[in-house]
Amino acid sequence: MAQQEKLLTVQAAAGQRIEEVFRALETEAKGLTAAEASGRLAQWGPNSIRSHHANAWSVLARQLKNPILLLLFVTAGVSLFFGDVGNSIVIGVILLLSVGLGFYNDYRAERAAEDLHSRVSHRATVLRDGAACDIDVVNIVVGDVVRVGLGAVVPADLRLITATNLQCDESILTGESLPSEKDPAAVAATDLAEQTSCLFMGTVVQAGTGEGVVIATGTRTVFGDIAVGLGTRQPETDFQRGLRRFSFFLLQVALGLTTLVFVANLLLQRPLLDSLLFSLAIAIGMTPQLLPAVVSTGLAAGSSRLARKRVLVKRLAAIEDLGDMNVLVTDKTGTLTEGHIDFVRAVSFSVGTPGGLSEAEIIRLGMLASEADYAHSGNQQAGLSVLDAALWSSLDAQKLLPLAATRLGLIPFDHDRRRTTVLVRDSPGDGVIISKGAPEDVFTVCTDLTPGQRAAVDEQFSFGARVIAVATRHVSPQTQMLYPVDEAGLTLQGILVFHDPPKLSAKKSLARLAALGVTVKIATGDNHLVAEKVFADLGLTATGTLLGRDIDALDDDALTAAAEESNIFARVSPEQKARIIRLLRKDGRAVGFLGDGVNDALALHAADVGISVHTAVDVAKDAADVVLLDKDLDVLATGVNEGRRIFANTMKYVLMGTSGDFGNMFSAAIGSVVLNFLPMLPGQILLNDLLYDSSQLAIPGDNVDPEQLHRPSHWNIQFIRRFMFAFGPLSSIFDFATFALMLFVFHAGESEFQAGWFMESLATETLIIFAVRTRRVPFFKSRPSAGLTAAVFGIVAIGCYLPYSPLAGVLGFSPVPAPFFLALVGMTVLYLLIVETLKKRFFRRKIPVVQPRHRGRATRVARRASRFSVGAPVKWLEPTNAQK
Ligand SMILES: Nc1ncnc2c1ncn2[C@@H]1O[C@H](COP(=O)(O)OP(=O)(O)OP(=O)(O)O)[C@@H](O)[C@H]1O
Ligand SMILES: [Mg+2]
Repeated sequence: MAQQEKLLTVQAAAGQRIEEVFRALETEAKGLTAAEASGRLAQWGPNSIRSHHANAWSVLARQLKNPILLLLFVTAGVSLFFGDVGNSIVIGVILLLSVGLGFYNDYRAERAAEDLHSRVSHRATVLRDGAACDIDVVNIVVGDVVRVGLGAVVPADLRLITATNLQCDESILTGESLPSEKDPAAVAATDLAEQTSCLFMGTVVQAGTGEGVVIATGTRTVFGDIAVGLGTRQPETDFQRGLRRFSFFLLQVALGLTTLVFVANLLLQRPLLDSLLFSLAIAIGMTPQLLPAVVSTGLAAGSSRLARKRVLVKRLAAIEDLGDMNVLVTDKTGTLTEGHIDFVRAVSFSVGTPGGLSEAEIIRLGMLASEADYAHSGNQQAGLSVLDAALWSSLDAQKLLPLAATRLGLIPFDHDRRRTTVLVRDSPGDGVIISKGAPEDVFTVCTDLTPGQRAAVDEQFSFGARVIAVATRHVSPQTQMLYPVDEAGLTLQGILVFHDPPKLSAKKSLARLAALGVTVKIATGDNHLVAEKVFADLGLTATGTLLGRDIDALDDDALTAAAEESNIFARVSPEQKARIIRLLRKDGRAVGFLGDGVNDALALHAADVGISVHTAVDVAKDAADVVLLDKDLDVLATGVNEGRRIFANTMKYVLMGTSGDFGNMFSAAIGSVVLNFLPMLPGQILLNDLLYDSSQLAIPGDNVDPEQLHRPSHWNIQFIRRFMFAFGPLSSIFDFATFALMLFVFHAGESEFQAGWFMESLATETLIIFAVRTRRVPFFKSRPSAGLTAAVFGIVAIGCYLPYSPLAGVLGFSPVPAPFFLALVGMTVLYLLIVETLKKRFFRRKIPVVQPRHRGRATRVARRASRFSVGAPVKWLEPTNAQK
């Protein structure tokens, strides 16, 4: 996207009065018209900083970026004119096929990522034609008026018009973890952190609400600039980085070796071009071409498998994060409980005393202390919170309708105060303040609480009930307004008891997660006794409870220690949930958070992998990386499983490549020096490599042994290096034995030798997958997938057929006689048996401890940036007045 001139810099906008900003942007407080907005979108382009368009040309360019490959192409071209025409054509054709194979694989993965992205949309509320509507964030234009609330990601750079208690977490831009207070008043400041009258794209609303006018979109925003600076491709995951370093290591070894081979061949006075072709072919054979794409191919296959299991991932890398997860913090309602909340009964603390309230009167007070429309039945009211909806739709409540009362003032529920307070005129000449909410939080505004009342509440909690306290205070009939200071001196009148039974089906899923090595913790806004009861009902042991009111007093170190130990966090506010998650992520733990409420959005952003559900509120779904179509821990366990499966399969690819393939190329190099002919022709080496690569395409679909899924998957380079040094040399020893057998026992000629070794090396390097894919006894104790079995045996069959095929002549093979062939089969079987024995010993040694994960700033920026992504070419203009 062309860097267009900014209409207004953030700094200028921050310092101007809002009217001046409107004038400069040619907009007004009620936003743009739909027509004007689409005009601006066409002119300025979408609000995006990424493109998830799969570009075939760039994928192709990536295949050709390998310098050895290019050198080989050139050498083959030269040899076409000066050397062996047939040979160079064979080389050229096989090289093209290899490139095609790599391209096919890579492009398919990119297409899968594109599909994934185009199914996900992130939305924001803007004013169009004067009305609030939800649009895709990429369609936001300069001059739009945007509304934001708790947990929302700011969708563009904004100059505030109004703000209520607004705070933003700007750590993604400034690194500052404390939220910054926002206010529409103009400020002259050069420093971003001080430009309090502006909100920045990519930051997260930590508290309050606000409305602002868009001053910059896409790459013209502060965040866009940073994100583009960090590169537009997804940053590598730890695993990919590990793979890349490892490939680079192999490449260095290959280059060193090929140079030696080349020099040695020249010293042996072999023809220059032939030696060069041979050395380059060896280098190609040693470097794992499919490696860069193998992770994305695996992830792409995984994402569609997960979609079938009703798990949607928004970014491919999120699957890997799922597999990494070793701590899951979850909310309670709907995950560990059924999520159907029923009103059970009311308890009056004054019943029976003179002038005391009846249970029905407690229910009535509870109904009054809400945002509901008093005249209507509960079933006809949209937007009631679950608890209010349960109360209003209960039979007891229906009898009391309609409520003849007028609400004069309201302090709505929020997750920090955890209560709703109203000022009501109930009968003429009477005024009453009613507070309704979490008992602990209602108690703080009450006087004259008795120990009996507290005990009654705790008793209900310990049954696992949801309890809401109701308190009142009469005020003079003249009182017309309600202020927060009025929430004091109330009298506790009674409690409302609700029931939400534990979800017994969660037991099985919890056991599954435990088997996967995932520790489950609960973070709830509810009381700790309730959480403990649910835990006990589901057969979990509480290892410690941490209460919201104690958390703020703890410093980070103390809280980290407490959070590690406890598995119940009760009465926690949204910020506290997020803080706990952030602290738990230290020490390399990968923390997942599952939640579906507005109060969960901050924690979803803070987690390594935010998980939400299809039915969640928009901000929660928007904040999540993974969306479950059913709120069910079982599908989540499936997701974790899938993430680890992909890792395990990628590992097989690496182990296969480091054992047989590398060893074979090493032997070929040595062979060329000690033999008086080439052990394989360059074209044959490339063909061998192509067949080998093709056999690996089936690995992502392979079965994985359960024990490989028991713990989070981590890249461990030492392990691979050790594996390579154990199995690589073994392969070479066998190759040399095969050489000796063919030369001294069978007195093979050049092309016979080449055909023989071609078959043997292909068989050993591909069949070894059956040994390295499992720690168990292959086939008997661990069955490979049908696809892999077919692919590997198919490739071996093709390899054995080639010397007898019409192509044999072109490829420089001549058929080997039967006894010779049998000896090769024998050698192969013996080799595999020894690998199997060595494997047992290898795996008996303890595998080194996992390395701590590392997710740097680039990863966080990319994750945030992925929501501002378009699939080019840009072809849509939103249907505009999609009124909410
Ligand atoms: N509409 C309401 N009016 C008054 N109090 C409420 C209302 N809704 C919730 N509460 C109180 O606030 C507490 C916290 O609610 P909140 O929705 O934050 O819990 P949560 O963290 O989402 O819980 P869970 O983990 O069960 O999903 C509730 O336990 C209840 O006591
Ligand atoms: Mg909730």
